[in-house]
Amino acid sequence: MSSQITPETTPETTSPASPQPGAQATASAPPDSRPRQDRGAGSGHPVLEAIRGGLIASAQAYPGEPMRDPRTMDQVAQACVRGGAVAIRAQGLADLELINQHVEVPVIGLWKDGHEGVFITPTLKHAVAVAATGCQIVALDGTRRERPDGLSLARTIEGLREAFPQILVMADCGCLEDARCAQDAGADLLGTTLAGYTGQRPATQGPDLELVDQIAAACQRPLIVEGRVHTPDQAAAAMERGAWAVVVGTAITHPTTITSWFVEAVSGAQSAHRSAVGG
Ligand SMILES: CC(=O)N[C@H](C=O)[C@@H](O)[C@H](O)[C@H](O)COP(=O)(O)O
Repeated sequence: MSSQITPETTPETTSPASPQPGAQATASAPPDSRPRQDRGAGSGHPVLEAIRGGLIASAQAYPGEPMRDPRTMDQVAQACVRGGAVAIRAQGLADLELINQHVEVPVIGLWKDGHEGVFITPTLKHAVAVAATGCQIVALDGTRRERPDGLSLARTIEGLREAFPQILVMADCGCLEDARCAQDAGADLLGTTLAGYTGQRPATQGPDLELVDQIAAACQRPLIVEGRVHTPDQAAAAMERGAWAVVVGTAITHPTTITSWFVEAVSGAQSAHRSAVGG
């Protein structure tokens, strides 16, 4: 199976930041020698506990696609929650505002702006705008690349928490060193989202389980495995290797790509049959 990732530009206006009530995030347990699955246990953060061990559905449509409509993504998100998703990951302020009104589970919000370099919630301004839609978790580029506003990841996280003291931050990483640095910068969750998209790691068929092993062994923040998880077996493998939760996007919420997988299989099988019968 091949994945179809279409980076995008989302020309949306930012919303004013307004601090949310609640306690400061206390995301993780200190480093220790317990098995990875036990780390973070007892952190007591309700959002982290709510997503622990679960499947997170990522509902995103790309520019120009038929489903690129906040109402559609909202409906897809609600359908995923009915299926048992413990959280929704979604992008764009309009989508997030709707989804946050209609789902009871935590929402991981991001804002894709551009399609090259740092484009997942690339600046502090983007991060504050995403948080202002009501998301519990803001996902942002967690690589070591320079950010468009020149701020470090640590300063970005700090600035976001000044506006939203209770917000959790998911760092979308591309390799182990990204994850280590993101942890040091104060990220609450580490994601493998950008593995295979930054030149640091190969684009594996399926999730980058080698990277999962590396981060699980070296880092102490909850690890979210994301990127090219296309089958339930792959999602289970990620959990068995120490993931806190698994994000699935394309294989659940992108019918164009899913259809293409089946089309390819059917067409290949038809060719094989024809060859076998000499047709
Ligand atoms: C690299 C990038 O831009 N990833 C984006 C991050 O939000 C989305 O386009 C992906 O769909 C998401 O990561 C889930 O991954 P997959 O669709 O492979 O299950």
